[in-house]
Amino acid sequence: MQRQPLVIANWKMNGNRALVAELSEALQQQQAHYADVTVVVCPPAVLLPVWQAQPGVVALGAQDVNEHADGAHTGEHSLALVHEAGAQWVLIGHSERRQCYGDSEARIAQKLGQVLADSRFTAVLCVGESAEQREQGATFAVVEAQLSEALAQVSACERLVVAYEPVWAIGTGLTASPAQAQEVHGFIRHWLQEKFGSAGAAVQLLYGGSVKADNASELFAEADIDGGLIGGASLQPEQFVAICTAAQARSN
Ligand SMILES: O=C(CO)COP(=O)(O)O
Repeated sequence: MQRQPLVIANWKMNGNRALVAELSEALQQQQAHYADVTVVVCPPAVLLPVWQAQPGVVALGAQDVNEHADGAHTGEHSLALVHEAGAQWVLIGHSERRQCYGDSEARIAQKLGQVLADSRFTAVLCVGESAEQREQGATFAVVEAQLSEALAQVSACERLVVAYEPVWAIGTGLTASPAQAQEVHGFIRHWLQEKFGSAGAAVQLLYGGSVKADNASELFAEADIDGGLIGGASLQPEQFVAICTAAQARSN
């Protein structure tokens, strides 16, 4: 099954206007090298309109969204607000949201349901185990529980992407080996096919966790790694463009 390569930048709480211009220019100049790759940038929400004003070589995403449509939720952003600011993609359930900002499985399921119910958006569900859970041999059980709770009420997967981000690999410089990552991606693929039938074969699966220009190619060579969710390296235009270029090899 041919799936389009996908690379998503998650700037987290980093970047500024100057970096928008710098990364946007680097991506425009090198676009021929990653012509068949979908590239999405998820900046802090206040920078979405700044990205929106750039020539459109990338799609835009929000790093999170509130589960309510509007109302008294100080500091939060609704789906309608991020859409107005240019976002068509939303990350849901990032491990930093789960660990530090109270995103329970129930809340993640609500957020995901809301995004998938809106045909203007694609949702990127993030899953992954901690170092301790991996040491205990619980990786598959943890990932399976995250998938089944988030997707319990979901019956179609056409606008769903799943990102496997082992918590121990995020921002640590420790990357899952291609074989370790593929093992979990294969598990996720199988789970999606059991739940969604043949449509599960078309869901793009991303690996995230210390992806850099020098390890991207070997990760993206694996059967079920359709691209990457990139943190730190997405703040370095040369690195990020090289990662997008590495993903192009999947369509050659
Ligand atoms: O959390 C991540 C992307 O969402 C990965 O971050 P790093 O690439 O900095 O490890």
